[in-house]
Amino acid sequence: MSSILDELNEEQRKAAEKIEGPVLILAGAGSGKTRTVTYRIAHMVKEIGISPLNILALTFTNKAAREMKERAAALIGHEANNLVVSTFHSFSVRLLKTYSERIGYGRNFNIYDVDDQKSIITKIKKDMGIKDNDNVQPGKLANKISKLKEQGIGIKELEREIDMRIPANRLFGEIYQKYDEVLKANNAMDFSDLLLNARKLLDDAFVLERIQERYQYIVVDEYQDTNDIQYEMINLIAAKYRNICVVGDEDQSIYAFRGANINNILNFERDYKEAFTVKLERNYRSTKKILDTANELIKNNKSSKGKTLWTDDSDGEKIKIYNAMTVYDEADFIVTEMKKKKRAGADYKDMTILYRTNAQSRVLEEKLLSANIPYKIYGGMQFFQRKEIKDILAYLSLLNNKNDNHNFYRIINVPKRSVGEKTLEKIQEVANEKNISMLEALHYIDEIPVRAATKLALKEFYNLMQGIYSSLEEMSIKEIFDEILIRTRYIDSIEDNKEDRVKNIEELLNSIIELEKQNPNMSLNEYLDMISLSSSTDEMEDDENYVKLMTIHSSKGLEFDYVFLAGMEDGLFPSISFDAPEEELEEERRLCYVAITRAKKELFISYSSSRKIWGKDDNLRRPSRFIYEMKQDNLEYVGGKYGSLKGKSSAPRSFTPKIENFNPFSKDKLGRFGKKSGNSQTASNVNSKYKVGDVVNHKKFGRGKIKKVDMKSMIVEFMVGEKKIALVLADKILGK
Ligand SMILES: Nc1ncnc2c1ncn2[C@@H]1O[C@H](COP(=O)(O)OP(=O)(O)OP(=O)(O)O)[C@@H](O)[C@H]1O
Ligand SMILES: [Mg+2]
Repeated sequence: MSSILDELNEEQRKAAEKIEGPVLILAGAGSGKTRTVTYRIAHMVKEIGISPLNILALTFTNKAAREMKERAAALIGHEANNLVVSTFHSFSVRLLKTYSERIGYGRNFNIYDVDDQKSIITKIKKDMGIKDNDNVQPGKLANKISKLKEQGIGIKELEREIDMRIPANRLFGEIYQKYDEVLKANNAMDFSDLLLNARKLLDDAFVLERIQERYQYIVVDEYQDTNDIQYEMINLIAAKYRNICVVGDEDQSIYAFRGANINNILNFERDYKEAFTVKLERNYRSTKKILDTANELIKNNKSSKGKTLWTDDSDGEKIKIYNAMTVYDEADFIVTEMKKKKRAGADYKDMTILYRTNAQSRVLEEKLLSANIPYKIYGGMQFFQRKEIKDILAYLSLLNNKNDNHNFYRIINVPKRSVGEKTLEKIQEVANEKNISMLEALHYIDEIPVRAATKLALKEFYNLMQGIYSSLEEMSIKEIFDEILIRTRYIDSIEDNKEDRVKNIEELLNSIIELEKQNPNMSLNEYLDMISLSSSTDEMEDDENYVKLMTIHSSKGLEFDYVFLAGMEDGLFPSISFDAPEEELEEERRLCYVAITRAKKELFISYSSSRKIWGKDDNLRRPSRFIYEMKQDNLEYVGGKYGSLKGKSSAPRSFTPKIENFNPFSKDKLGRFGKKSGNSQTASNVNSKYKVGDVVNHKKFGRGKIKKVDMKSMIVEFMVGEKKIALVLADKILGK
């Protein structure tokens, strides 16, 4: 009899079939782990008859969750709607929406993002009279607080962790405490709170029992990246039925910096003595050369347990490596290769550019734009973080939760209502006195001594909010949106970047209309949760034909025919200093392993000899040590203007790294890639005649502006595009 599982290989099938009891699938990239668990779920529902309501599948990104659900739906149809396939954060919200009152939160709690965290901390600092200085930057503090929370270190535990006799620590403790109080008072949670509070719910026997009964079968993908709280959550829920299947690859653990604990997967067999373990060894994704390159690289990690991974696929092309002179040159290379692939019949949607940090996307974006290649960037300044979008969402959040003083602060003077600090203090006083929120305090505006004009504006604001609030149930989100926009005259109030901002607001409206079409009865609360939980890769539509740009971190679990890995330079990738501990280097190497193994057909690696680092030109950048660790036979160094160089001997020196002479760890090379680099100052002094920003006249290209100057050349932007001009020739062909 045919089965859903016929489309799995023997090993995969064994793992998918074993429904009862703990199962561990430990296997390398592209070996079909995610496919196996997806088919397993389909098999459970369709062929065993387990109710989808009893299944919980957890994964790392919204995109991965959605994909898994879609694939399951393709196999089992509408029953997939009853499956809970979600990220840890969405799952936590799901639990909290039902049970938050048991731990002292209202059900309509708002969710704060990093931006909210930062502005709350800024306000706390201001109230405490702390001046801005490096040690107490809001972003750093927010990060530190999140990290502590996710390690289960609350304010009470803090004293055990850090020495409170040190004034800076005491100060931090105080900020941490105030921060927590503000969130609690506002009935709000940050992202760490979501996990932490969901975890806390499970200490409640009443809740735990219900959750255990509901989710009798658990599947966790990317288990190697779970942190301790996530680990505890899973294990508490699984404790009763012990039907838990975890999937992962210790070589792809890339979130240690956010508290992921690789031991969670390594100790699974200790946690569950009866575990059934399956190893998958066949890779279905990549060519032999790509797979071989990845395998060779990861061998350098002492912590890697080593595993066999083979493929039946063809040898494939060599990995192309390009040494660019500048980041513009690097982007040119990528764009040119993409166009070549396109001409040869490939689609842009099958190409991706991966990089270590979001900042790298800007130059790439410029070049893609001018080359007319459709693209989309994931991450970075995300749509929902833009000021105008956050403003409107703040109105919505305040309507959802009257206690949210943070969002009240955000919008009380947006658009301007001439509300100053003094007025706010007075409102705060009334709120404190009557133990109500700031918004509710406006009800007593006549008792508050403020200027007539301000009073009028505040009344208008209060009436607007009250009006909507009283008919919240009847209004659609689009109607609320319209009401806010029209009554506040928000659009009129925008001063800078008006065109862009209005476009963004329009985009927000479009997305609301679209979402309401899909979920006709969506409440405001549900809408806000959805927005808060949507992450960078969320909007990714596979059928749209554009190139995708993203960090390696967000590419986890995904695959593309053509992968361009940009910025492979020491200091950028690995993005650590020369004396960083071995574990950090190993995590970077795992990240590189993830990047390489995203590629199905071809991999392009590029690095630039010069790049701006913290606003300074660094013209002595070295290729990443990871390139040297790859098997050189699999690599092909590509020359300038992108023709391949025949044999290494004919390659110009700069294009062919000399492995013998280069030891990235030797200290005498320090100046070339370590902390002491930055000889760029000399470069621009030597050529002080030409400076960035100067306008020059070229005999052929006409007037142009100098964009960059380095030791040997400069980049000038002309009407026809950018050109590189050697400094030795500059005097001959240019006039100022
Ligand atoms: N038995 C199989 N038959 C055909 N194709 C397969 C099989 N197993 C896996 N594949 C394909 O191989 C590719 C990689 O599979 P999948 O994404 O499940 O791997 P993975 O182990 O989860 O990878 P990663 O470690 O990157 O998350 C997918 O395109 C998948 O459809
Ligand atoms: Mg996977």
